[in-house]
Parts: sequence; structure tokens; C-alpha cells
Amino acid sequence: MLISEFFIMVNQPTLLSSQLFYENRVVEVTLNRVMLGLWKEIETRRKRSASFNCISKDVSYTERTKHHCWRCKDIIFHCLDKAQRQQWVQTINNQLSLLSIRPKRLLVYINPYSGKQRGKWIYEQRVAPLFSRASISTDVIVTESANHARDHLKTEVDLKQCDGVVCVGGDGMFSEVVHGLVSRTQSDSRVDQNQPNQDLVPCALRIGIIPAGSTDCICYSTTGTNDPVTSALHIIMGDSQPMDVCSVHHNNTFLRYSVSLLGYGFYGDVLTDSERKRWMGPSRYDFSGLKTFLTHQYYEGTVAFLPAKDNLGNPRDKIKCRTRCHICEQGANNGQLLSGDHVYKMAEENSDEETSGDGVWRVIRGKFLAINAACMSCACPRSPRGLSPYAHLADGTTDLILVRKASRLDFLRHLIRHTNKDDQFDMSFVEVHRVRRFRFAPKHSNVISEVDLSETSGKKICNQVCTAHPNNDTGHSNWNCDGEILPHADIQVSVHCQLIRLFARGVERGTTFDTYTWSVIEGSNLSWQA
Ligand SMILES: CCCCCCCCCCCCC/C=C/[C@@H](O)[C@H](COP(=O)(O)O)NC(=O)CCCCCCCCCCCCCCC
Ligand SMILES: Nc1ncnc2c1ncn2[C@@H]1O[C@H](COP(=O)(O)OP(=O)(O)O)[C@@H](O)[C@H]1O
Ligand SMILES: [Ca+2]
Repeated sequence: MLISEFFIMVNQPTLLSSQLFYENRVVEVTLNRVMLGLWKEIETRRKRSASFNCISKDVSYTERTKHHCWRCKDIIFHCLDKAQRQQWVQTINNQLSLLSIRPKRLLVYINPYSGKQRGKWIYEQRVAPLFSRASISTDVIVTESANHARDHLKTEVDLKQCDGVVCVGGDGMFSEVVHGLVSRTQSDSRVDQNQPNQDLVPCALRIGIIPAGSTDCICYSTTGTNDPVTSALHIIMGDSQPMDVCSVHHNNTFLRYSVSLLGYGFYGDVLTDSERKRWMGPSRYDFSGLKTFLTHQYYEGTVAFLPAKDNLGNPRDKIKCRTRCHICEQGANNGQLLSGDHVYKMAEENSDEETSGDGVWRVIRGKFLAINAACMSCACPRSPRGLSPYAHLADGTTDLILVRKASRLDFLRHLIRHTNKDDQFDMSFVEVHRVRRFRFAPKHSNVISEVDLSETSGKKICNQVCTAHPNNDTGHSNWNCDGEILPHADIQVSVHCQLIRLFARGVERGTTFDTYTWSVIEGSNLSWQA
């Protein structure tokens, strides 16, 4: 018998209690009602013994490299006789069948070219054996070209035949799966994605990420690590983490969705340059990053944004998004309130504020080294706290970071702060706002005057943009949208609160809950503590 997690809560009704043998000692083992586990019977040479394997978080969690990592651990008990073993096997089996949150059938897409091109190896060697031990059946597709996974999900798959979709690769591969699933869900529900203000229908299936990419920011920000085994165990356990998705439009035409970084200026230029250097693997970003830094290009334009409600905090409040985050809960509640009542703030007469049906827009013009929107922290191995360390995964907002023109040295100081504990926003040329929607128009935009004419705020903002700087000709940058280059610089962005769900549970607080430990208590009793 093999159990891969044994999670026992105190004060729960006891289902089964027996004296078993553990490492040559007699121990009292109690099975409580709340027991999460995966298991299957295994052949054992000793007919009168049973073995339990436990999934627990790695007890060596104090080592920094092991932080937030989960590992498979084994505990072996020996039973007195076959009947006792069968009773345990059956009781646990019954309990497991009640855990409907755990996926039984998964659709897996592997990008064989992600990162260091080890996606297939990582899946086959480290993940597939765990799925099979958990009795999860899989349908595995190794992609043959870009957008293979997206188009397959959009048109071909019978989504009712699986309990979740797994992508093996980087942020780009995750983005493909998100596009496939979100678009499919909208077309099945006859929702038009081209309307920027359209409420979208949430996706029913959860998505799992087995990290094998170059940045792995989405996996890292939702689990606290980029470890494939940890991700596999989150999938097996049936964890669920809601996540915001930004829709990006140009001229009332849908362009793309984004879940992590939307970056114009610095990150757009890094990506544009790095695409030509894919052969370098993940280090292309460092190379292009250095090159872009030395180029030190700034861009002129106008940003207009709709601030988030005050109860969602602000990007510098030091409240981190953690498992079962209260801010994200508030965000979801706000969303429900707002759909019934779009006006939450009275218009104020101010030349830099525009009113629309759902609040007060603020308009900022300037010369920017970078304009970044982080819908989540964007923590990744390169920047363990991320682009916006206090951004939330599922609050319905994105943190809009405006980095104005500054000296090379100051910009370098700002960049370096992404890699240490210093506050990257505490600099005179950087400002950050928590927003629900925003627009950007580069200077000299011809197109923006046509943007969303149905909306009062849109019209006023566009007029301002088009008349403010009639004769400048600074070049445009590109938007980096989760690692894809957007074809337009003029964009409108709306955050859709909790549009998708991941097989993850967010980053957990501290270390006490991180570890499931067990101990043999004096008198040969065995108990577990969470
Ligand atoms: C001086 C060191 C400065 C380090 C600054 C690091 C900031 C890193 C923030 C990263 C945010 C990542 C957001 C995620 C984006 C991904 O969706 C997206 C796609 O990922 P995929 O290829 O895996 O599919 N990835 C990206 O767009 C890559 C962005 C990575 C940017 C790295 C920039 C490195 C900058 C180095 C500057 C060096 C200056 C040195 C001067 C002496
Ligand atoms: N079989 C394939 N051949 C070429 N490109 C692919 C294939 N499968 C997926 N892609 C594309 O590769 C790009 C990068 O994928 P990703 O998994 O994010 O790797 P990385 O993190 O190294 O950038 C994505 O834009 C994705 O659409
Ligand atoms: Ca968010």
C-alpha cells in the first residue's frame, strides 16, 4: 500500500485506528476524516506487511534552495495480518475517491524547445512517474510548432474529457494554453472578445505549469519556486489558485491576454532584441538586457489609468499576496459589487482626471524609460521579489510602474534593486499605481484618436494626446506581453478578476505550514502535525 500524503488534522472524527509496526516499533496509527492522499496498492514480498509512502514538503525547507519545494517522502508501516492491511487500504481508498478536487485525466502539452530544451526529459523523468503513481491518466502532446497548443485547445479538444490542462515549458507556453482556453470558453459562450469592456466568462478547467522555460515567472510567482516536482505535486493534490488575466486591445480589436508582465520601453526592447538570439537559450535575456541598458532609450507618450479601489491596498503597502490572500478575496467581492453598480467615485473637476461610467481616470504624460504593468509580482529566479513585490495574483488589479527618464546610473540602481531587498519604487523618477484599466498612446499616435469613441473618457484622453505634442518624432518601442511582442503601441488594457485557475495554492507564509512532519510520541504513539 502506498500513500503519498498523509495529512491528519486533530479534532477530526477517527475512521480507523490500529497498532501497526513502524521501524521495529509498535505504534498507534490513527486515520482521521480529513486525510488527503494518493495511493495504490503495491506488490510486497512480505505478505503481512503494508507500506505507506507520504508526500510531505521537504523537511530541509530551511535551506534556501529548498524553499517552497515539495518532495515525495515514504513512511512504511507493517500490518499484523492481511485483513488489517486490506481494511486500511480500503478505508483510505474510499476517502480518496471522495476527493473530487483531484484531477483524474489531464491533457499535457510539452514545448520541446523551451528554455534549455529539456521539457520532454523533465516531463518523462520527473513528472510522468508521479502522475502514474497517482493514477492520473494523461494525453500527452509534444508541440510541433508555435501556437499548436493554443489552436488545439481552441478548436479540437473535447474539454469535457479532461479535468485540467498541463503545460510543460515557459511563460510563453503557459500563455498559449491561456489563450486557447480563454478564447474557447468565450466562443462556447458566444462572448465577443473584441469588446474591451466585455465581462469574460471564467474558464472551468484548471491549468498546471511544469516549469521548463527561460523565465518561469508565472510558476515561480504562484508556487514560490520553479521546481517541476513541486508543480507536479500541486497538480496531483488538486490545488486551486485563481488568477487575474489582462485583456489587451487596440482600436476595439482584441490583441492578446497577459497574466504577468506588460512592458513598454526597457522590457519591450529587451524582448525584441532577444527574439533574434533564441539560440542562446535563457541567457539571451541577460545579453539583450545589457545591450538595451547601454542603449538607454526613452519614449514619450501618455498613460491614462483607472485606479483600483482603496480597499485593495497599494503597490507599496508591504502586504504580500500569500495563500488564501484577503486582498484577493476583497478584489473578487469588489468585482461582484462593481458589475451591479459601476459608479464608485464621484467625478472631480481636474484637467488631469477624466470621468467615465466606472470611476475617475488619471492621465500622465512624459518621457519614460519603461512602462510596466505587473498583474502579479512577476517574481522569478532573476528577481525573487519580482517587478512589483506586493502585487496580487487574483485581486482584479495590475500594478502600473512608470519609470521616467533618468540617468543611466539611476536606472541601473533601480534595476539592481529588483535583485535585492531595497525598494525599487523609492526613487524620484519612479511612480507606481494600482489600477483596474489603463491605456497608452505613444506620442504621435495617429490611431489613438479612433480608440474607443463610444467612451467619453477615451475621447477626451485621445484629444489630449493628439494635441499635446504635435511635432515630436521619438521612435516607438514595442510592448512585451508575457514574452510576446505586440504589433501596436497604442493599447487599452483591462484586468479580468480571477478569469482562470491554476493547480497551485499561491506562495505559502512562513515555514510552519510549509512542512508536514510526523513524530513518534512517547508510549509508541504516532501522530502527525501540520
Ligand atoms: C542589474 C541586474 C538587473 C536585473 C533586473 C531583473 C528584473 C527582472 C524582472 C523580470 C520580470 C519578468 C517578467 C516575466 C516575463 C516573461 O513573461 C517573459 C517571457 O518569458 P519566457 O521566455 O520564459 O516565456 N520574459 C521576459 O520578457 C524576459 C524579461 C527578462 C528581463 C531580464 C532583464 C535583465 C536585465 C539585465 C540588465 C543588465 C544591466 C547590467 C548593467 C551593468
Ligand atoms: N514546437 C514548437 N516549436 C517552436 N515554437 C514553439 C513550439 N511550441 C511552442 N512554441 C513557442 O515557443 C515560444 C517560447 O516558449 P516557452 O515555452 O515560453 O519557452 P521560453 O521560456 O524558453 O521562451 C512560445 O511563444 C511558444 O508559442
Ligand atoms: Ca492582480
